[in-house]
Amino acid sequence: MANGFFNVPAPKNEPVKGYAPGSPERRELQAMLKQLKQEEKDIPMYIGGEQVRTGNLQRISPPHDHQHTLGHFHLGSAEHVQQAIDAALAARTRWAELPWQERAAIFLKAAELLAGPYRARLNAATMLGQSKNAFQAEIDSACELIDFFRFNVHFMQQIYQQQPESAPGMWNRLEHRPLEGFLFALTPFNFTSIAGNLPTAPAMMGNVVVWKPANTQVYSAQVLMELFQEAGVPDGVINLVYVDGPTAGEVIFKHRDFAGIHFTGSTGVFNNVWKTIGENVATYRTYPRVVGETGGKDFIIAHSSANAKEVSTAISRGAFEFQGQKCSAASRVYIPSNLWDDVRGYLIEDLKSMKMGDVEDFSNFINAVIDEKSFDKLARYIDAAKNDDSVEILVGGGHDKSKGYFIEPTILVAQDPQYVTMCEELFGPVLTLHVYDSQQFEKTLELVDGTSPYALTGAVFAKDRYAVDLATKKLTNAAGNFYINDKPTGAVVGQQPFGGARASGTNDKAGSILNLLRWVSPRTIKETFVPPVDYRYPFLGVDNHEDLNVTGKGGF
Ligand SMILES: NC(=O)c1ccc[n+]([C@@H]2O[C@H](COP(=O)([O-])OP(=O)(O)OC[C@H]3O[C@@H](n4cnc5c(N)ncnc54)[C@H](O)[C@@H]3O)[C@@H](O)[C@H]2O)c1
Ligand SMILES: N[C@@H](CCC=O)C(=O)O
Repeated sequence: MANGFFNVPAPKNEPVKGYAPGSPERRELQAMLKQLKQEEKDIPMYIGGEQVRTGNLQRISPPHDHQHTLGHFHLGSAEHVQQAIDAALAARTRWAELPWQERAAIFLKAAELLAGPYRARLNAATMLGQSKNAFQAEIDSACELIDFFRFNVHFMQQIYQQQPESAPGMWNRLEHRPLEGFLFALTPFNFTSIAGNLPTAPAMMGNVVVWKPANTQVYSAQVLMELFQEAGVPDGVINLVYVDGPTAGEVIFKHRDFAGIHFTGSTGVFNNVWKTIGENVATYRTYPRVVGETGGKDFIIAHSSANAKEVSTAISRGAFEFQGQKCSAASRVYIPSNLWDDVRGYLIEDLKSMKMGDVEDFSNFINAVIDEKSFDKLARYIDAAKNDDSVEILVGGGHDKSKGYFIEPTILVAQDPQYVTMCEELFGPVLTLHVYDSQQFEKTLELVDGTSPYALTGAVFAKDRYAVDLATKKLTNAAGNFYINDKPTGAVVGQQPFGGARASGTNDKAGSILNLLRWVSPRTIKETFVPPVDYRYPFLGVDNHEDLNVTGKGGF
């Protein structure tokens, strides 16, 4: 029996630990890195709570040291996707009927486990498996995911609390049902927190999920799965499979009970997913919810009144943290001619001081890019720029994959503001910069708005408030997350709800109430206490209203 209106604890953002030399968190993380490097993990899929091994082993190695083996995962097939759907559907009724406060408790517990005993493990797995430095792992896999759990539980309560008005004689209620079927969480390599949030946000709202991570994130995905299990997510509610994308899509998007997808990844993949869902729409029991946060070509534009040092620091951090592999990373920059000499000098100084290498050396700011495919793509763009007279390589340009997939942080200066790397998402530590005539700020804003199909993040730097206002208006649709005098990365759950429009996605703002609303299907319940017993309106000519016996107030 659970009679009461419960309030979940007020959410607060998890403080970011510093990992200073000699600090306890640094010692714990270093010990964990050492331990994980000595182990060779055997990583199963998780279907209906069972560990599933196929023997089709795929090697996992750190991107910064590709000869080292961290472990192997068991690759599945279409049959495992089908089993995962079956397990999800078998778990559905019991999970959907569990009182919401029990679901909330599970994810609040997950937050506490991650803030405590799981923190070093998940951070270390993210550092080794995805080549993130300690600070980047901390803000992603620990803090952001803890925030997702705590804030989403709070938003869940707000959703359930929203109730309609009731006129006299009746009671109107809104019930937020889970979707009818199963959800598919298709997650990217670059943020462990996103991999954790995409299956748990719908699960929290009472849905059951089949989760397929990127192969390059499986190492930390397994730690997430263990965390979910320890927090009390029941068997079958979240099922983790490792299959290639098209194999998963072939089974999932043809299934009658497919009720929605929670996707983050590239625009190309999402476009395909959307098209396939459209082709199969008549198959489904209910119109599926399609939520996808996708690519970006994020900008920084400085006005002639901006502070050159603030601009260059935002570029150094906004473009190169985690090797530029954030969907939010600045990758095209517009500098006014009057600031160029200063910005240029500061950028060269910053980039030359960035140390690159292994994640175990905490003084390295830059680590490796995720895999050989990404390395080769980035190297191709850099080499093409080297051979193009209209482009100057201001700094960087080196690449080496002998030990790990290392690309030097690189700045290209393009005369042509439509040069290919000003328009396409490269997803690596390569920034392209264009110097514009400082008198042409407004015209350059139009260029910023029209150059790329994406609209994820962007920043303006200016001291002049008229310039800030003009940029904010002119760039209304150019970014879902717009920053004034700040870098365009590092959105915090509960503070800057995250997501973009145009080719950057459906803008359902991860870590906000808007996202959770996508995972429920409301049912309105109207109850009339004393129903009417005569169909006639008063004006139908009956003289004595008493005769009508119009006591019911059931409305129209
Ligand atoms: N907007 C955001 O919030 C956000 C956040 C993080 C990353 N991203 C974007 O994600 C991309 C980087 O991540 P990624 O390289 O893992 O993305 P990706 O699109 O290559 O992969 C995403 C997921 O889709 C799967 N997949 C790939 N091809 C598929 C197919 N044909 N059918 C079905 N599934 C398929 C992958 O295995 C992976 O699980 C970048 O474009 C980045 O901008 C966006
Ligand atoms: N939310 C993160 C980016 C996630 C995409 O990769 C940020 O704001 O930097």
